[in-house]
Amino acid sequence: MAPGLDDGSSLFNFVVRDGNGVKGMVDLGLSTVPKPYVQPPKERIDKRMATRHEGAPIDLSRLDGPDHDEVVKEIVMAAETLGFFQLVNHGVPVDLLESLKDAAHDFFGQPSEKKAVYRKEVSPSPLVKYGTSFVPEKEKALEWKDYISMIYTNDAEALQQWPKECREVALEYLKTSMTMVRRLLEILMGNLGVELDDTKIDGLIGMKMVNMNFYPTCPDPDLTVGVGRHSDMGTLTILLQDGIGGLYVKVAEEIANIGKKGEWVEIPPVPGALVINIGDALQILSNGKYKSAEHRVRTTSTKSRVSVPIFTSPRPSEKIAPLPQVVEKDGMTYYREVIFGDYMRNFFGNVHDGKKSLEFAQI
Ligand SMILES: O=C(O)CCC(=O)C(=O)O
Ligand SMILES: [Fe+2]
Repeated sequence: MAPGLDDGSSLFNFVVRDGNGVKGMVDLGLSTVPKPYVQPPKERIDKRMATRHEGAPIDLSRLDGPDHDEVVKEIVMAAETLGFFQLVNHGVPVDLLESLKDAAHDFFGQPSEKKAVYRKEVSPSPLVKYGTSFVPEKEKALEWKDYISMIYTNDAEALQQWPKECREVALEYLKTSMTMVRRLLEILMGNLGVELDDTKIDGLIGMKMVNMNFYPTCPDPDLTVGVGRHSDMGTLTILLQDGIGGLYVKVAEEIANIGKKGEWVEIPPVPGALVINIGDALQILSNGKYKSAEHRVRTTSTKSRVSVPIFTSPRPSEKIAPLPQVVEKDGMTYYREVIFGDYMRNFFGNVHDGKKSLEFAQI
């Protein structure tokens, strides 16, 4: 361990308070995992216990041909079971995906002082936040991850306030993804008997945020997690992962050809693909028909990994509840109405703990 960081509190100050991040710690030279990062055995990720999701990614361009209905079925089925699927021919240029991964490496490759200006306590913009782990002040064991979050309000503010190392590509990614997001929502909502118009779309994804995650190399991936078990809070998450791998999803109920209840399956990197997952808000709106997926990320000892999620969700002022069309069919409602801002506060105020976040809206 680097001199001066051998007790937990100076390490915490160095990584979290001073904004050096996990990357700053790893750059000092580590041969073992510092104690604050050692996960309890039940949270560690045993690679040998997981299977790989071998199914072919869904080809979104087939929506425009004779296979339209088949593709719709595949998307609905994935949303109802694993809550995760991969898309190719999604309309986001593949060279943009490459530039995004480069931009993530560029941003995190900067000296700590350059990144630390975006720590939430000092950030020059309310839209931008750099941090590490999820809720470090409350976590028993920290997550091996640094991140930058960029909230979208409009193009001009994004181009002014997001960090210059990544603002252009991140904005282009967000904008070129939206046609795909709209089509996915049309399919998923259409299947529930809900026709979408602009107002309804805005209610579902009025808030958008692009994150860049950086997972530095770890001396012992068996002891740590990149991200602990959690579901995403919003409607749909669009995720770009690089070629390293390590993203795992939990099978909630047995799914033929995918896995048994309780098993973890790896979502393998597919060149040019985007990963889509269902968030809590969509599970609530669909009265539980679509499943927000419990997922987590393993660390790696070979090369640092980056991922770039777009989180879409209702706006904080939005009230969300199971849609009347679904409740009528189901004959009952499994979730209460919540103000999404309250849901968010509860989500960000607690450590990652699987799908516990949904209990906030459970009846
Ligand atoms: O890095 C990944 O593959 C997933 C990250 C994730 O789950 C998140 O940022 O919510
Ligand atoms: Fe996630």
